[in-house]
Formats: sequence, structure tokens, C-alpha cells
Amino acid sequence: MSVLKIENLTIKKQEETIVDNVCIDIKAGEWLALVGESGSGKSVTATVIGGLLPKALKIESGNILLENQNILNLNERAFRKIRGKQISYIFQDYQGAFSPFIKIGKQFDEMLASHTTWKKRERVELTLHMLDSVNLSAQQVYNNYPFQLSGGQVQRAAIAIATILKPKLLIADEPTTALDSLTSLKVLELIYNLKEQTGCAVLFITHDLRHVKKYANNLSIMLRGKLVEYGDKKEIVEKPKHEYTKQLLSAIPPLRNSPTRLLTINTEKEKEVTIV
Ligand SMILES: Nc1ncnc2c1ncn2[C@@H]1O[C@H](COP(=O)(O)OP(=O)(O)OP(=O)(O)O)[C@@H](O)[C@H]1O
Repeated sequence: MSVLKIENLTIKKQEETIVDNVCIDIKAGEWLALVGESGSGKSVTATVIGGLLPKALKIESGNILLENQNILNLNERAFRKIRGKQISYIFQDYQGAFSPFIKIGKQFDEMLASHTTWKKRERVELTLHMLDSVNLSAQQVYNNYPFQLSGGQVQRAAIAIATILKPKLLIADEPTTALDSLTSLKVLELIYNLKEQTGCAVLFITHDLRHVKKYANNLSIMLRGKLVEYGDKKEIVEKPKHEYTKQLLSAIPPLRNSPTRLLTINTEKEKEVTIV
């Protein structure tokens, strides 16, 4: 069954078309990568799903179905119930996932208290379990403020809070852009593992085709608001139809050649790490 179905969605900024007749279908356990250059409309597509469309933009036409329920015209109160529980976001600006001056554990706790009727002990236990599952030192991070953690640690905590209630749909909008290559690899793997464990659908937005190589099932390419290519990742990578897709692929040699090797310095010896 489709977790997310977007039907013929068109979004405008005054007379300018920002998202043009877009159709997307993601099933449970599927990872759809949405790829396109800056300004092509990827983030606008991501935000409208959770009712976060910027005020300057208007929905012209279309439907957005979350497990067959049309959510396009829900009010903000209804969207607040859905966000975090059924639809979760991970953003490039991971710092934005947490308020800077409230301890991480308290922020998990408030989130869980607002969406569940669980007792404090249950909330703490699940939070520690999730922090542990994203390879953080759970007890310590629980008591830390966000500014006491590295960028990679904050992003991992952001992934933990985004997935703690097992959302049906996880929207990751360039979650690795601000991270170094190795931390990015770990974050991608983490999202993949959580998808496998929870069976959620993933909409993964990126401008970097290398990020789709390993984990995406399907691939969609956006150009000036239109999806110019959509389908099975392998088929598109092997036989791209649209000129823009061909250009994107040829601009990124590692997709077609053997994996790029990155040398990292280990204190005793050089260690090879494969970039996905
Ligand atoms: N808050 C906003 N207010 C007004 N217009 C906006 C706003 N956000 C986006 N837009 C318009 O939508 C267009 C598409 O923006 P969007 O953020 O979706 O691009 P993107 O593909 O996600 O780019 P990037 O990879 O740089 O994030 C922008 O060029 C802009 O015209």
C-alpha cells in the first residue's frame, strides 16, 4: 500500500509555477530519492506534505494522500498531530531540530508527552533506547544541551527524535549536506537501518546523486518544478531518458565507475573507506 501518494500537485508563487504537476508514490519500506539542482522545488515539495508550505506559496491543484487519507486541506492543529507521529522530518539544518538551551532528553520527553499518554519512566526508557540505537552515549547525551554535541552527534539525535514514534513517512531534506563525508555515510546508513527496522517510507532529498546509489529503490529527478524522470533507480542510472538526467549522471563519475576510495588516516595505518 502507498504510504504517500502525491497526485498532480501544482504549487505557485503568484504567477510563477514552483511545483508543476508532480506525482509521487512511495510504499512502506521504500526509499525514494528526489534529486535536482538548487531551486528546482524539492524542499517546497517536502514542506507541503507536512503542512509547512511557506506563506508566499499557494497550492493550485492536486492531492496529497497519506495512507489514502487526503491531507492537503488539513488545518494546522491537525497537521501538528500528524507531524512527528506519522510524518517526520530530518533537515540539513540539524541544529534546528532542537532548541539550543533545553537539554536533549527534556526535548525528547516533551515531544513524547505531547503525542502519547506514556508515563515518564516509559518515555525516558524509550529515549535512552533510541539514543543508544543511533550510536550515541545515551545517558550522557540525554543530559547534554545541543551545543555540547558535535554536528554529527546532533544529527544522529535528530534522527532518533524523528523516528522515535515510528512514523509512516520519514522526509530527509539534505540531511548530510552540512556533515563531513564519513559522518554522512554513517547518517545514511542509520536512516537505512531505521527504515528497515520500522518499515517506514523514506523521501530522501538530495542534490548529490552519490547519496542515492546504495539505498534508494526509486529515483525522481526534478528540473524547474517538474519531475522529468521517475522510476526504478537501477533502470534510470543504466538508461536515463532525459537529457538532464544524463548530464547529472555524467557529472558524477563514481556512480558508474568503481566506488570512490577515500583515504583516512588511522594513527597506525591508512584505512580505506568506500564512499556509497
Ligand atoms: N519561503 C519561501 N518564500 C518564497 N518563495 C520560496 C520560499 N521557499 C522557496 N521558494 C521558491 O520556491 C523555489 C524552489 O525552492 P526550493 O527550496 O524548493 O528549492 P530546492 O530544490 O529545495 O533547492 P535547494 O537544493 O537549494 O534547497 C525557489 O526558487 C523560490 O522561488
